Amino acid sequence: MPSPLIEVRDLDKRFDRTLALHGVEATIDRGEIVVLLGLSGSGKSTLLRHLDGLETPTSGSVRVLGEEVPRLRGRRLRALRGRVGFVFQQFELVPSLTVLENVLTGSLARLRGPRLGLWSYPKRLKLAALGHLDRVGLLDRAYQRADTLSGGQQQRVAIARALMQEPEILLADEPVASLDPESSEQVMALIREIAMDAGLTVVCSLHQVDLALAWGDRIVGLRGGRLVLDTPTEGLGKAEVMEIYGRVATATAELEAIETELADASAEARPDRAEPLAEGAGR
Ligand SMILES: Nc1ncnc2c1ncn2[C@@H]1O[C@H](COP(=O)(O)OP(=O)(O)OP(=O)(O)O)[C@@H](O)[C@H]1O
Repeated sequence: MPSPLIEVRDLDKRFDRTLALHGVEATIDRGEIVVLLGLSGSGKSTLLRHLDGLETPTSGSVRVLGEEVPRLRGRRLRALRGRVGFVFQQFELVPSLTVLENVLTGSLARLRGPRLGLWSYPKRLKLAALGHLDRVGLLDRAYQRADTLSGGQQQRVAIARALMQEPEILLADEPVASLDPESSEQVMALIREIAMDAGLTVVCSLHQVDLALAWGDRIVGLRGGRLVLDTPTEGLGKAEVMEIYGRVATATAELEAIETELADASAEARPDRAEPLAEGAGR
């Protein structure tokens, strides 16, 4: 049996006094479209960032494409990142550059030295970039400045930029959080179409249950840094997700309350070794 593309085992991440992820376990196979569903502060971004080596676990294991990510440094880390595209909520385009140049920056990891201006990229990459722009429906905008596009169009440019890497995995961190409902649907539809065509594996964080059900194969639910739901979307209804999510979340809240009580009791008994737990607290 082929090993999973992504394997997270007993992952904990602590930022000072905040336990952002706790005991997270997830296995994702090639070609799956997984939605990380959770409220603000539930740990979605932190989990995604571990998959690309942007965060280091406090404990636990993160294997992506056969590599133990936290152990990678330098060239090997860059090589892994070259195989993993990342799309962000705020698009992260260079506003003053043309759409085409923004897309071309997706190939920088594979080129030596800095590039300035369209002329500095090889013709084959320019053709590839135009092809990706065509794929996301923006070929006619190639020579326009990025900041003249709408939010939905900018996110499509960001997707085309990620495709320049020819990634095997696409990570998307709340890619539609800044978009209106219609653009959100378009962007999610595009991500799904591209993933299906190219056999891409997608891990996409969202907080809207409707979008998760419509565009994901599977929902992984996070709450307070814990995994509280992991289920295929097929045959699932919104009410059912809310019911499962709510029920597990309530059970988790009870467990957390007991743990906090125990921690407080042990802190009182041994004040010198007390270490309060501030799960889900602000940054
Ligand atoms: N660099 C950091 N330093 C300190 N705390 C952090 C840091 N990054 C995240 N956190 C905390 O970890 C918890 C999880 O944050 P995270 O951004 O992963 O949640 P999220 O589900 O992606 O939220 P959102 O949807 O608002 O982006 C939050 O309590 C957050 O404040």
